This record gives sequence, C-alpha cells and structure tokens, in this order.
Amino acid sequence: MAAIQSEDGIFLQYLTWTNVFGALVIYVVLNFVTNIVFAPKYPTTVPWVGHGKGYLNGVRNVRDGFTQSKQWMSEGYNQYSRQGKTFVLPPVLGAGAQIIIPREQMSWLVDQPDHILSTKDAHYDMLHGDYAFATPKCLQDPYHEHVIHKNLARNLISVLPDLDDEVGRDVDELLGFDTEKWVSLDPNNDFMMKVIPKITNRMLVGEPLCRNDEYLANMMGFTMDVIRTSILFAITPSFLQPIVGNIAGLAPKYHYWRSSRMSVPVIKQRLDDIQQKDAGNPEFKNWQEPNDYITWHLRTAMAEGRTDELQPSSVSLRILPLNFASIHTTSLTGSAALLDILASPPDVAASLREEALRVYNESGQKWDKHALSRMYRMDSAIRESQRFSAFALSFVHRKVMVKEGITSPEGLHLAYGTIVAAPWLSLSTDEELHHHPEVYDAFRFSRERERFERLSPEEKAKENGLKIKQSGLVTTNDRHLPFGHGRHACPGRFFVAHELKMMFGHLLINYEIKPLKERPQPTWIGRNQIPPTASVEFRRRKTESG
Ligand code: HEM
Repeated sequence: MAAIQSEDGIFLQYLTWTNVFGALVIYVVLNFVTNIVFAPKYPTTVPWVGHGKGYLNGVRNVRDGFTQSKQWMSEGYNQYSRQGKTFVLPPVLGAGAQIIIPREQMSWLVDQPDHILSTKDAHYDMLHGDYAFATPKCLQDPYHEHVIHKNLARNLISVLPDLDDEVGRDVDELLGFDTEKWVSLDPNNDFMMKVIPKITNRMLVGEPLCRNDEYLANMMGFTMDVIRTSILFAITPSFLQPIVGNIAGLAPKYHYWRSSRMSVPVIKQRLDDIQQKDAGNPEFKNWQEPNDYITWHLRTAMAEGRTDELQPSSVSLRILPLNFASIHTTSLTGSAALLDILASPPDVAASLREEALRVYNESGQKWDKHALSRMYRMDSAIRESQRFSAFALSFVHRKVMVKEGITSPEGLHLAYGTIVAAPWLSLSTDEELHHHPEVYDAFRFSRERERFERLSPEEKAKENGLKIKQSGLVTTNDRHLPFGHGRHACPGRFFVAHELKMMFGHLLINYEIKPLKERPQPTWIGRNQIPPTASVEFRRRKTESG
C-alpha cells in the first residue's frame, strides 16, 4: 500500500502544466512526422496549392486546411485545372493529400480498371475500413455494393408503391394534420434526418422494421461511429492508429450487434420462406417475396453460390454500410434543395407545386414511374441544388493500386497509394461550364426539356432528344459529379431521384411552406460542407388545391 502511495506521489509530482504541454507538443510532432513518413510520395513536378510542399509547409497546411481548403481548391482550379494541369490539394486533419486532375483527364480516371485505380480501396482508406465498419471484410469485399448495383435500379418500379406509402406516412406523422398551426423545423436535423432513414430502410429491410425506433437509433449510431472514427484518426499518429482504431471500433461493433438482434430474425424468416417456396411447398405457392434489399441479397448470393453471404449475420452486417452511404447524403441533398427552393422567388415553389399536382392527378393520385418521370421541373430543381449547394470539394476518388505506380495522361508518375480525385466544387461554379453559376436557377435543366416535350413527334425527330434528356438528375458526366461518375457512380441515385421527387411532391401538394427571405449559409470544415441550422415553417393545407 505504502509503495503504491509513493508511486502516486511521484506521478503527481510530474503532472505539471509544463510537462503536459511538452507531452502535447511531442505528440503533435510525432503525429505529424509519422504521418508524413508513411504517406504516399507525390511527384516533385506537380504543383501544390496551400502553403506548398516541404516539412514546415506541411505543418502550416495541416494548421490551415480546416478553414482554407475550399479557397485552395478554387486557386488550384483556376491556376492549373483550367490549363489542363494536375495539382496537389494538401492534407487536412483526417484526410491525406489528393491529386486533383483536370476535367480533360476524367475519362481516363473513370476508365481505368479497378486493379489500377480503385474506388473500393479509396473508400476503404478514407473511411478507415480496418476499424469503422465492424469488421474489415465489410469494405474489403463490399458485396452489398454489388447487390445494389445489380438489383436496385432493376426493381425500382416495383418498390415505388412501398415508397409512396412510406413517404406520405412519415411526412404526415412529422408535420401533422393541423390546418391552423405552423410547425417550425430545421430542414436537415428535424426533417430530413427523421424521414429519410425510415424511407431508406423501407427499401432495405421492409416494414415494420424500417420504423422501429431502436433499430433506427442503432443505424444512426453506426453512421455516427464512422464519422467519429474519421475525426479521431485526424488527431492520431499512424503508429497509434491500431490501438485507437480497435478501441473506437468497439462502438460500430456494438451497434452492429444491437441492430442484428432485430434484423437477423427477419432475415432468417425470409431465407426460410424463400427456401420453402423454391422447394415447391404448396403453402408458399402464392407467397410473394417482399421486394427489398434482404430478398435481393439472398437471391443474388444463392445465384452466385456465395454461401458466406447467405448467413443472416452477413446480410445484417451489409445493411449498416448501406445506411451510411444513403442517410446523410440524401438528407443533405434534400435539405439543401428545400432551402434553395424556398429562398428563390415565390413563383419557383408555385411552379413546382403546379407540376406536382398536375402529374399526381393525371396518374390517378399516386406516385408511379409515369408521374415521377414527368416531374421535369422538380428533377431540375434538385439537380441544380446539387450544383449550386455542392457539399464536398472533390468527388470520384480513386486509389493507385499498382505497386510501381502509374503514369497519368500528363506523363506524371503517381505512386502506389496516391488518392486521385476530381474538383467537384470548382467544376460546379465554373462560368465556362454553367451560365451565371452564382445564381440558383431552379429550372436551368428543365426549360429545354419542357420545350422538347411540347414538340410534335415530327419536330422531335429533327432534334437530338437523347442529348436533351441527358440533363436529368441521375445523369452523371464530367461536369456533374455529385453522384460520382463512371461505372462506380452511385447505384442509389435512381432511388434517390424517386424518393426526393415523391417527398417534395407530397410536401408541396399537402403543405404550405413559408418562403425564406434569404438562403441560410453553410460552413465549410476542411473539404466538407456543414449544413446551416435554419427554421422552415410548414402548415397542412385545408385542401390539396387550396
Ligand atoms: C443524394 C444521395 C446520394 C449521394 C449524393 C450519393 C453519392 C455517392 C457518391 C459520390 C459515390 C461515389 C461514386 C464514385 O466514386 O464515382 C457513391 C457511391 C455509392 N453509393 Fe451513393 N449517394 C447517395 C445515395 C445513395 C443511396 C440511397 C444508396 C443505396 C441505398 C447509395 C449507395 C451507394 C453505393 C453502394 C456506392 C458505391 C458504388 C461503387 O463503388 O461501385 N447511395 N454515392
């Protein structure tokens, strides 16, 4: 006992402010040095923006990257990308440097096979796949991405009635039916983040699980774990990352375990039902397989002989990264579009409402494919908001996978491990690509489409209809990257387009929404946008046409 007391005494004796400060300085220096030593080597001929390259500048880059990355990207774009040249965007706490390629090299970037430039490995590194996704296998072998690529777009029409039901139900539950009282909500935190998880999980796991509060809380907990691990790794030297990662990794494991207690029984039952039906059990003759991710996953794994992916625990694991890929992205997109529309002249919302009501009534008061595909103005208003309110500096991230490195079209040697990306924010505001990019022009992409649709069949035949149709929300190209581009472009974008159009249609038809005097401004931290807090007021209309 005496010995312990004396050891405590020695410890306290050394616990002075000077020593704590000294330890902190050593920690920061070690962090910095180890991160530089283990970082991929960038070609010496490529210019850097920010404070430039070199050890001292590296410290300054990390110090200022939080607040200056947006400006650095813009400077690099104007100085180098416009000349068809590559530049390096310095690292920011939490994320390494990125090689930013000009638009001319985009087709080269997306055409490279995965063993040369890999999306999967870029995501694995950027999201700390060793620790943040319950098990490394989750992102090392992203079978859920394969299942979504193969099934989601193909099954979308059949999913629409469920979505229609879920959107109406969740929006009405949140905003209520009171035609006198206004309800005031923050568009991202109080509205989208409440409704989007339920709608997305209706497609992933079906009802009633998609509305189970405990299940949803664990899904949200998991997505926050991933974000928290990224922030934690920003301040952790690489040599300590295995220790910190394993500790931080307990939280996603916990949320996986908790959510699987609710999802595994549903998956087990589904597997059993499918097997009964396939075995010709007469009781299952009229049984309809629910059209959701669980069925798609099981059916795909059966067809491909992936017995490991037929384990209910595997399927329940896959649902977590899909929630991560969809919830925040869709909520940010939806809340930004709402703010952009409400801060526009009031005739924009009126015109969107006129369109929504017209197509809804023409389709027999339901949101089906026919109605949604004719919401040209809504489609454009969301696409334009993705451009105007871009929420990340760069997209289309790829990691160099060749051990000896590769040569870019500019003749630059890109080392193994380098992350290459495209400058989305700068492309979205480039006046050479967009007329008056500083203006949110809700119908920028629909005017031409509506004009085309009014033409007679003979007149249409004389025009390039395909080109006009390619300005739709789901079409990616080298000047529109919010869903990425190429064969790894987001496979969820078709779902998102339908989901958001339905939600806005339902809102505009059934609720009055007060316009905003001005667009609340977001803040940028490092390479990402943080949505503004805002207050939007909704009130149930007395009648749909009122
Ligand atoms: C507005 C909402 C969304 C946005 C802005 C978005 C954006 C993106 C982006 C930028 C990528 C990377 C593409 C690339 O590197 O070229 C991506 C990939 C992906 N997204 Fe989305 N996403 C959204 C919603 C969804 C939804 C709802 C799902 C599915 C349920 C989904 C599933 C995926 C998957 C599986 C990938 C990986 C594709 C691959 O690597 O092959 N996303 N998404």
